Amino acid sequence: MKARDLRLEPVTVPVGAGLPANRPAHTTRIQLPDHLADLAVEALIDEAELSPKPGLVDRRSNGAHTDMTLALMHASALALWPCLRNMAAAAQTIGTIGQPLRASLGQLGREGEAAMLAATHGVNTHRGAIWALGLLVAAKALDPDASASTVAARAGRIALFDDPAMPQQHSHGLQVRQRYGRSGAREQAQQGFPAVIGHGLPHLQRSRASGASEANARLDALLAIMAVLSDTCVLWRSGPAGLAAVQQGARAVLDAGGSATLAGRRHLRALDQQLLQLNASPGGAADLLAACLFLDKAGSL
Ligand SMILES: CC(C)(COP(=O)(O)OP(=O)(O)OC[C@H]1O[C@@H](n2cnc3c(N)ncnc32)[C@H](O[C@H]2O[C@H](COP(=O)(O)OP(=O)(O)OP(=O)(O)O)[C@@H](O)[C@H]2O)[C@@H]1O)[C@@H](O)C(=O)NCCC(=O)NCCS
Ligand SMILES: Nc1ncnc2[nH]cnc12
Repeated sequence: MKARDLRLEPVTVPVGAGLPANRPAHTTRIQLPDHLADLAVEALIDEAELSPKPGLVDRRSNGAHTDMTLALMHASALALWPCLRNMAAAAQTIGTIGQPLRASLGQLGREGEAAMLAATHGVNTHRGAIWALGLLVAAKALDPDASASTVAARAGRIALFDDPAMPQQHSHGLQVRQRYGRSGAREQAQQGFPAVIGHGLPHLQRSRASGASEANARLDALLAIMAVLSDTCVLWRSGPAGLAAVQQGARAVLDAGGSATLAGRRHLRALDQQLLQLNASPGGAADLLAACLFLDKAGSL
């Protein structure tokens, strides 16, 4: 079914996946924006729940964070549902990539950031995720049949437009980009999410195919993203030396066979301890893992 039809017709989404075999699956009619928001929030919760994640909030601990908890990550993810739904709906209504869509996503993104801060009492849990998932749900809503790489490339084209209403920013990302001349969340999106399409998703699929558990496959996807990403959260907290430690440590786990192997697990423990010592948190990579899980879940609808 093409995007044009979906603007008029609700999608029929099977409900019942994961039910016991003796419970008949039935179908219900869910609007596409609702469905995409469901998948995006599910991806955020899956990312938060994945454990153990080096330096990050997970089921074991708050990682390198004093102000975040797993409960806060859940509250933040759930608070973003209306924003993500409205972004997908805006893409359907506007229908094409261009300045009007970018402006609309910018406005909805700022509303989403406000909802996040209200839910977390001012803690920045998901700013990068609002950006990445917002662009991706919009691109997916424009063409629900598109592949993950096409969706990411189209999200990148949306990100290339300027948002005229964007206020002057003094963000951490901007400051470290100026200080160290590295790229950040904006460039990652504008380039079509290379860390996700070229590293996270292929590793997720490769680890699954090699028999790793779903948790290990997701962990390997996170490590593959960490190994290549210029993560401005890490740069802000621990500078280029911290970023080099994150990238080399993640690469060492993968080179040792990945998180499902004993050798990989040893490297992972060492990396976790090193990140805590450096106060380094790969929050940008965590957001991109959520983006990767969203694209994986959305497949072709
Ligand atoms: C264009 C924006 C993305 C703004 O980007 P900019 O880089 O200027 O701003 P930041 O807010 O600093 O960074 C954005 C967040 O993106 C994540 N991130 C970092 N590096 C990358 C990367 N290379 N690729 C992709 N994503 C990346 C990261 O988010 C996560 O970390 C946050 C927590 O960090 P933490 O250090 O713990 O907390 P802080 O409070 O910052 O500091 P301290 O605690 O250390 O004191 C958490 O949010 C994670 O999500 C970066 O933070 C865009 O955001 C923008 O312009 N938005 C405006 C509205 C808009 O257009 N919205 C979207 C429409 S689709
Ligand atoms: N699990 C996590 N821990 C810390 N920061 C994050 N940003 C997004 N997900 C995160």
